[in-house]
Amino acid sequence: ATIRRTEPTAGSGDSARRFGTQRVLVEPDAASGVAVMKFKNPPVNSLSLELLTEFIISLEKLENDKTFRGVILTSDCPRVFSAGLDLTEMCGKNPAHYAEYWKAVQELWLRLYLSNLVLIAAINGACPAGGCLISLTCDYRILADNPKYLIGLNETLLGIVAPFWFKDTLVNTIGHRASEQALQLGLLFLPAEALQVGLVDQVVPEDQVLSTALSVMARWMAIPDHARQLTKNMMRKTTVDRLVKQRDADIQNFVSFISRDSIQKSLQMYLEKLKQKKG
Ligand SMILES: CCCCCC/C=C/CC(=O)SCCNC(=O)CCNC(=O)[C@H](O)C(C)(C)COP(=O)(O)OP(=O)(O)OC[C@H]1O[C@@H](n2cnc3c(N)ncnc32)[C@H](O)[C@@H]1OP(=O)(O)O
Repeated sequence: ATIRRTEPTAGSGDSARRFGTQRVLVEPDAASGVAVMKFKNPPVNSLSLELLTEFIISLEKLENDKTFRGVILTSDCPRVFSAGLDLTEMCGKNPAHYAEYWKAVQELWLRLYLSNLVLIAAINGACPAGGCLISLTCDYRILADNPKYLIGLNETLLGIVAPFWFKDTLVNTIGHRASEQALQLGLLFLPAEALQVGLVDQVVPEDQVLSTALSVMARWMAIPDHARQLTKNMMRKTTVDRLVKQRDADIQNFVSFISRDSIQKSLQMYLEKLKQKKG
């Protein structure tokens, strides 16, 4: 994926010169040091290998540019933040592909969870599974108050299991008992429920998600970077190290699990159900 610069928006000057890739739009505002990163992989921002790769490239570019201290993650697709991992990447492929794909999923989580940037999720659509995981890696989550925008780690509903580092991220956010129940039942929370359980930090009207994210960002960026970054690292490094210490074993575990006939059948049936839903 190549990083492309696009023309600045009208009357905005350099600080709004956008850049990004085909599936990840980046709207930087150098004046405030905040960039808005929008997933653009219609129709549902499924986390394909391409999107994961472009996401990592764009995030790295922002982290390496000291102009930027905060990034807001949001969706360019209507009604969906992200439908999670791309099921077609986990169905009917070969072990080598599954390994490559899972490595990219691990990489994105590792980069996001320990990012020095202030990361705020402006959740402007449905946020199941891998989409929920991305929002959980952020420092703060704002969800649009729309009953259609469910959020949660629903893997068991597909007959699969969230790996331990998905689980750890949820436990670090909503606690052990709430996570145990949510993961086993594959709960998808309504906005009010997600707020109540602590899965999101704020629920606001749909047209205020981005403006709320910008004002919360200002509050987080008022903290001296070094102190905030060391504190974030103190809070999260143990969780990250658990995966770092066993990345290859985790990949092998994923490949053997996802390759099982029974799992492949579950995923195929789930994909069929999604397609019939439209019928
Ligand atoms: C140790 C082992 C570890 C195993 C792995 C564990 C981790 C897994 C994490 C995951 O993320 S698994 C993916 C789980 N995702 C979901 O369950 C969400 C499924 N999608 C939906 O619920 C809905 O699509 C939506 C997000 C609520 C949006 O609904 P909407 O009605 O707006 O769109 P649809 O008509 O349902 O979908 C449009 C189109 O997109 C296809 N699609 C939807 N989700 C995915 C996906 N995750 N991957 C690939 N494709 C997806 C859907 O099939 C439709 O396709 P069509 O060709 O246009 O019919």
